[in-house]
Amino acid sequence: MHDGSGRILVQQLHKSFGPLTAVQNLDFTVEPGSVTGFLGPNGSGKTTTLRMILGLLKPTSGAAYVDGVPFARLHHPARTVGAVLDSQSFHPGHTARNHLRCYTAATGLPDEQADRVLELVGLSSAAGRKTRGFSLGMRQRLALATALLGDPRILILDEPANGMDPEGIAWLRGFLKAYAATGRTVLVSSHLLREMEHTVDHVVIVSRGQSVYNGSLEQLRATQHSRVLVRVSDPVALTSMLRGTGAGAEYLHDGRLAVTGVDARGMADLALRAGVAIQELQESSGDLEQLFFQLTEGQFTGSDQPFGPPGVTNPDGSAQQPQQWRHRPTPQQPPGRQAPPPQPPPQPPARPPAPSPWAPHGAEQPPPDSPAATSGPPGLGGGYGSRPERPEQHGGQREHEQSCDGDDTHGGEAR
Ligand SMILES: Nc1ncnc2c1ncn2[C@@H]1O[C@H](COP(=O)(O)OP(=O)(O)OP(=O)(O)O)[C@@H](O)[C@H]1O
Repeated sequence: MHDGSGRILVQQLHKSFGPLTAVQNLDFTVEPGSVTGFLGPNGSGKTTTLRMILGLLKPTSGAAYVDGVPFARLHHPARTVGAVLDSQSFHPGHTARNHLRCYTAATGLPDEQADRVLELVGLSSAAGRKTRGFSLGMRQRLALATALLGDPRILILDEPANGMDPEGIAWLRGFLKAYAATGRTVLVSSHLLREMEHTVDHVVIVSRGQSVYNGSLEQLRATQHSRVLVRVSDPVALTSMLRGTGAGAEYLHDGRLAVTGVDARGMADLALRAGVAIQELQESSGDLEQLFFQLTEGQFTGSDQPFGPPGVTNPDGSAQQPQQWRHRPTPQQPPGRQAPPPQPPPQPPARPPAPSPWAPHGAEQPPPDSPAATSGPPGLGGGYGSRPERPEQHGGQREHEQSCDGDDTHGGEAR
């Protein structure tokens, strides 16, 4: 039963491909009204998760719900979810407009909607150009336009900023924020936190298919601000004093101590009580990207701390594992970073969607989705449909795709 929430709910999702576990015990919720970043390094299971949410891949166990139901049970998937999983595969001989008209025809949307979404993504001037000449950034925009065709309540985008130049990324940031500000749901994946840090409000970070952080970006930042770097006359005396206070300390290679769980003033008090002189004290605002690397460290390297703080050592010069900033892979998330416990799909009373600046002209009473649309949202970029579970097939547009109104089958740019 649709709950009208616009929420995405992932519950204990697990996917194995033979011996390979791509996603395990994943729990998170994507709420409407904000942009949620789904972040993790290459191969961490992001696309696999998105495909399971979109009903393109059957979970080994667990479930995903969109608007209160599994994707396959959505009444109007094309109007509920717009998704981009592959932004690079378009029929090279189709113009942007015609690419979109294939989808409007398939989903029963008015043709004019093609031009409307091209305008939304800033591609109006390229509407009549064949996609073979499109840059990476233009392809990303066209894929997004495809996802927007049904004026969906929920947007799911896999690496939408890939290939975009800084101006394009800035535009995308504003676009996604504005979209979410209308009360819609936006889930966007990326392997770069830096790319997304000014776009997302909430983040789910995955490493090796497991969630290692689920919370607001603000909270994640706050953990960075709680570190005090201090150089003292007697580090051993200070660490003894710190024991039992709840603060954590690690030795840095330059002889300083990095202390968590205490601010600069508290640090000064503790040093005084320990009878040590402070030679240097600095509150570290940290680097969010560095924290991201630490949370997801080691996925593809044999090194013990490929992204960790450089050269953490004991005072005697021996190597030491960082105490506070190290992600320990466990089936669960680190303390304080837990996903909320799995909930059954919430069933609040259905409410009508808020009026939307994105609504297509004259589409206040949209016609029911065509049967073709029920196989999936229109907007998986280059191509979308209920595909059988097959490796390597992440949604490419078939080269022999039919032309929808023929404006791009003859003439125009040479192939
Ligand atoms: N259909 C498949 N058959 C076999 N293995 C697969 C399949 N799809 C994904 N995998 C494997 O599952 C793991 C997770 O892949 P996935 O594409 O979900 O990661 P990702 O986080 O999206 O990575 P990227 O950022 O590189 O796209 C990888 O090891 C990948 O090789």
